[in-house]
Amino acid sequence: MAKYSVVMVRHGESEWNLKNLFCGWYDAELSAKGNEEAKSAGEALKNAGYKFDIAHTSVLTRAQKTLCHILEATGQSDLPVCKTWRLNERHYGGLTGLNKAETAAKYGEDQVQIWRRSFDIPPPPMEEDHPYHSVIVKDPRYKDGPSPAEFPKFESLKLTIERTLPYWNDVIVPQIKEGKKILIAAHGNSLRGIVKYLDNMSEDAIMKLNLPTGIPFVYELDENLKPVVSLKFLGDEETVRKAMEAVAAQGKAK
Ligand SMILES: O=C(O)[C@@H](COP(=O)(O)O)OP(=O)(O)O
Repeated sequence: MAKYSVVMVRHGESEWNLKNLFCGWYDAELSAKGNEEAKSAGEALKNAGYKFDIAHTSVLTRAQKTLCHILEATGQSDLPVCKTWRLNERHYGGLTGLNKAETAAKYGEDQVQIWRRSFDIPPPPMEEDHPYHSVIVKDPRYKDGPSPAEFPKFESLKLTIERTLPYWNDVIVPQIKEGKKILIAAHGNSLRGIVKYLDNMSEDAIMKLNLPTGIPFVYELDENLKPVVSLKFLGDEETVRKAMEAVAAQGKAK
């Protein structure tokens, strides 16, 4: 029997998704299409009758703006919103800013697939001379964390899960157990980490999951927070399938 439900959504298409660039902790804006996707996500939630008590998002603009569009559509612009770097996208290290298709042409599609989807093989580190190093490391949004010692130079999915799950367990789970209706607007890989954990997916199974931009999905959980319903998208099956395939194809050489 489902006792709780949680809604999650990957942000709408960003400018860097549109250009097919590895983005990670770079603070890309939503594209025009991404803004529309976020508004449609809000409409879908409104039409399905969803109302929330608390929302959680990353410290990155693309996730926050997606959340704003959704809350506007559901008539909840004044909802309490918690922002944390722990829901940020995985840090793409030295790949940040590179084109995914060009990287596949240079290093091979198999290598790019390993960098994008392997569980514990991280991308190369972001060194201090990387063009986006200082804009990320010196960004005042990180003044409350992560500390210099824990500030990532790169993250595998495993490392992403290690910093996302404490937030899930220590902040979100107690709110769910209080009966709060939770919405999480985050990123492809921070959400893949939560999905892997909730569904106890193998490292192989999670490799194959590509989350589409701007399509909310629902988890219904029993009293022990075990999924009764997993990854139920608020979108028609064909649209969701095509959107997932398009994300997977971003790592192909042209
Ligand atoms: O960092 C990025 O490039 C994408 C995910 O990329 P892939 O792992 O799908 O290549 O993150 P998001 O757009 O969800 O913030």
